[in-house]
Amino acid sequence: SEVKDVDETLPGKKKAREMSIRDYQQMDLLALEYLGYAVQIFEGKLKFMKFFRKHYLVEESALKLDPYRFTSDVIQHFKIMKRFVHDWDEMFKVVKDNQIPDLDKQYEKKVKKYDWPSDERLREVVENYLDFQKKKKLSAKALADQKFAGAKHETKLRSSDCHAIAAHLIYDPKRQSLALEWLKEAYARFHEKNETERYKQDLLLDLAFTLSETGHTKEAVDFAENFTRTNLKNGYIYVDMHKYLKARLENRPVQDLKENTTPEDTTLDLPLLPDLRHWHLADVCKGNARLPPSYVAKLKCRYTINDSPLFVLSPLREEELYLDPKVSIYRNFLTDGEVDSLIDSAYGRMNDAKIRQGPSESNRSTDYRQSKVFFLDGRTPKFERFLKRTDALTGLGNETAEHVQLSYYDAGGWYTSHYDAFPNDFELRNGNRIATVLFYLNDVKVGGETAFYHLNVAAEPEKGSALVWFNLKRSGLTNMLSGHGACPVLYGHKWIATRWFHHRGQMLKRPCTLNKYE
Ligand SMILES: O=C(O)CCC(=O)C(=O)O
Ligand SMILES: [Fe+2]
Repeated sequence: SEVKDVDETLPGKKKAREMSIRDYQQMDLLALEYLGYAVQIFEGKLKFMKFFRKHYLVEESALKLDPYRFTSDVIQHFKIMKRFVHDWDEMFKVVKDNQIPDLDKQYEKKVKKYDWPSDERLREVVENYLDFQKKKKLSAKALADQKFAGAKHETKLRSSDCHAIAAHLIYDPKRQSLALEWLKEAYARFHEKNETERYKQDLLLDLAFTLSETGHTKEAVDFAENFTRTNLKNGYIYVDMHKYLKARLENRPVQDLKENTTPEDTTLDLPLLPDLRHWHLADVCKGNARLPPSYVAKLKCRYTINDSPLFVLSPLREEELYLDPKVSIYRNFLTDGEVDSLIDSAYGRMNDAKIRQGPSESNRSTDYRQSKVFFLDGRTPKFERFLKRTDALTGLGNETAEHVQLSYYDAGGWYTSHYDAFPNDFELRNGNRIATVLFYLNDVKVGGETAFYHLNVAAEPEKGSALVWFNLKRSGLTNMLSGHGACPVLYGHKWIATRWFHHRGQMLKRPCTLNKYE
């Protein structure tokens, strides 16, 4: 349909990524299935190896009791020759061949349609997780042990899980003590028998480094010393580390360590800088950027009938979030019944959109990812009251308004910084998107705010509320301060409905001006 085509030209409407958490879950299940078969195959091999070893050990120990038998017995002679010509050969093949090509091929075929997540994707999710930790004021231990109110999942974090979180923080000077908290959690789980040796060395290295960076130099040196002594295999790394830490402790320049180390040993990979395009949006989401109290003091909360007979009996409760551009939230605008029927009418159809792709289509090409969207043709009696009230809310004419769009976000879902107004408005028959009405259809447990990154305003989702703002100035030009995005959902899900009003036909409702600054 026309609306959908236009929608795809909207900057930022292209989803930041196309794989959803459900795809990853599917990939995880496939990998687990693969592992299950691999375990069966390797167990078969192991059984053969154990049998082989035991069988010939028994023979050899029998021969030990009777040393002359071997040299005098033609049967023994045959057995050992056969063993060399056939059995050992077979046994070595089994031990050395770790390939499972048939299974690999099957697995690769199934997993082909998915994208393997990047480091950058993990970084993003770790940031969400840490934001969740901060907002819920949880210790790393409580999170790692899944011991907090509302925790649903029984599995605790492994040592390397905690380490992976810390790894994102180690080189960030402002967050090294948080890194240390997570590294200590990783170390507390260090002796569990479910991590590789290689991993453990990385953990110890990071722990010593971070202890030193956070001023626990003495502890760090003890740590490195202790570790150097017990790990000769990869000791050279830790010897260097130890030297480095000692140099720091003694306030010596670290350079003199460089002479006797090879560069490979000491190179520490610096993480990529966060994506600059979204950094301020992220700050608003995290509550690091806020409106000054002097501005908040100017904002009002009022009951209003908005010049509409529809609201005479039940006035609207308007809370101003910003004055110019005007951003307001109206609490309890929708009834529970309206919310339910909006979600109900979208629910099945959103799933349809996914299935309709057909078996030959790659899942990747779908647009219904980060958040799933769907335009609702709401012209049914069921939505009449809802639509009328929505139109009256903005005071704008609805002739050129788009159908209501339903969006759904999983935990981790977000929407990149963008403008609702199109950049190429001359192509739009109905004019640009003058105003947006956004309904929150559920309470999001943590996160999921709509953040205006130029305004330092973040509207929190609350079931039944309507958020209203103008994207255009009176001149019809895009108000560059209307840029916004959806903060990641940190816990829970998020349902919203959006209605966009267009510029054409609003001459009487919102007189225009030739002054492009108005
Ligand atoms: O999900 C939100 O809070 C914002 C959604 C949005 O900006 C949009 O759909 O254009
Ligand atoms: Fe938007």
